[in-house]
Amino acid sequence: MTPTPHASPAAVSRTRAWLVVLLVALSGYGNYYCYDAIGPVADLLQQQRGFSDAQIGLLNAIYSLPNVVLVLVGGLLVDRFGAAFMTLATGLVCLAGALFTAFSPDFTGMALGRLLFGIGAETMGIASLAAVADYFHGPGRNVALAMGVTLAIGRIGSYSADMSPTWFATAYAQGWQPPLVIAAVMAVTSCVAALVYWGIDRGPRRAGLLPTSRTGEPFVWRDLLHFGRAYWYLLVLCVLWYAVILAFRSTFSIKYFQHVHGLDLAEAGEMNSYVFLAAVFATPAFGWLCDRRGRYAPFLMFGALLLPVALAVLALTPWSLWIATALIGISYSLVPAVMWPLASRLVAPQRLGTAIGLMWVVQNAGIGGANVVAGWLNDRAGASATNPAGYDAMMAFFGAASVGGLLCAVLLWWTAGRRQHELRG
Ligand SMILES: N[C@@H](Cc1c[nH]cn1)C(=O)NCC(=O)O
Repeated sequence: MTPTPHASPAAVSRTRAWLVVLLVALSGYGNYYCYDAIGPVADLLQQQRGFSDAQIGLLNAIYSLPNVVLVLVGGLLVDRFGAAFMTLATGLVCLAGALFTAFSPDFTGMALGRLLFGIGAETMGIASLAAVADYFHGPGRNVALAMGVTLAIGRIGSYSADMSPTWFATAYAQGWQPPLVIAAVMAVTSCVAALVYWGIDRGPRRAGLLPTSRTGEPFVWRDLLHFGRAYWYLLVLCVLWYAVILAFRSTFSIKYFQHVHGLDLAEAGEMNSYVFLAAVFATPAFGWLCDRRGRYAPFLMFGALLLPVALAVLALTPWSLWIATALIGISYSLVPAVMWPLASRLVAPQRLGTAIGLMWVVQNAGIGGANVVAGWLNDRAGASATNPAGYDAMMAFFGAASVGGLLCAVLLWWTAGRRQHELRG
């Protein structure tokens, strides 16, 4: 690892560092709220604007599509122009996207809005992690706790969007548009937080206390391949773990709980939401634990192990759904709490944006691919409430991918994550 000469976040006061976390997390709150704002208005969009299921699906799919390429560019820009500038710039792109989505007269305009929002939002996610790494890298700086808090406040944004029909019932009673205007207001909040962060970051950055960006250095494509072996294990784990957890939890789990385990829609949705709610509290707690013990890879390995175990419990045993839900909840909290701090330890600070960008390019492709493959397997086997065995192929596919992820976590631990590696760094 080659830290910037003179960069020493330890010289930045803890209060300022935690203020940065708070501001970055607030911008993440707005970002995740807007991301999840389509689900609650889906029914209203169908009733009032006549959108089909495919159109509703496209409003979310179009978020990921450009990021199969563009989030890498975003990561490079974060390294080049710095996390603070890029959080603000992407916040403004997200706001433009949210406004387009809320005020467009037709579907095409809304889809363009979601496209713009996706382009800004994923790069903002990278800028947020890079911002926290800037202020917390180095021994005893609690990087995992700080990243855990940032992710947790983002998860509250998603939870708030899910709860918005209850919290903003009057807006929902007026139709599809007011809830999307509220989402745009959340995007304004993101921009204000990003602006304040940009303002307070200028002092320590100019004083050389933070890693400097790489402005002026020419971009060399070959640089992309020059990460160590442990980074590549982390990348494959990231792709497989997020592909399984998001394709299962965000797309198919509710339907699976209904058809295979006999829950009604409300019960299935509630069961699924506990995973999410648990992550709000458990992600920072696990981050704190990792920082305190100074160990990351063993926790990552344990989190990666719980996913195939949970899937096996769901698919192969008659045990209570609570057991699998708790196991998925722990995995969903533990893996992100460790993965991003570990990434910040495995690569040089000035290349963190590029490193995460590359991970998220493949991750976006993996999430999209896993959704398509799982849907195809279910259709092919005729999975339904009357044919619950039709879900077996999907569960086997998710199980195999999650075992692949576990294998990468073991290799990562073996290569760079044992006691003598981690306590040294
Ligand atoms: N690239 C994002 C994808 C994501 C996951 N959940 C919502 N969006 C990512 O990996 N973010 C880190 C995270 O754990 O939220």
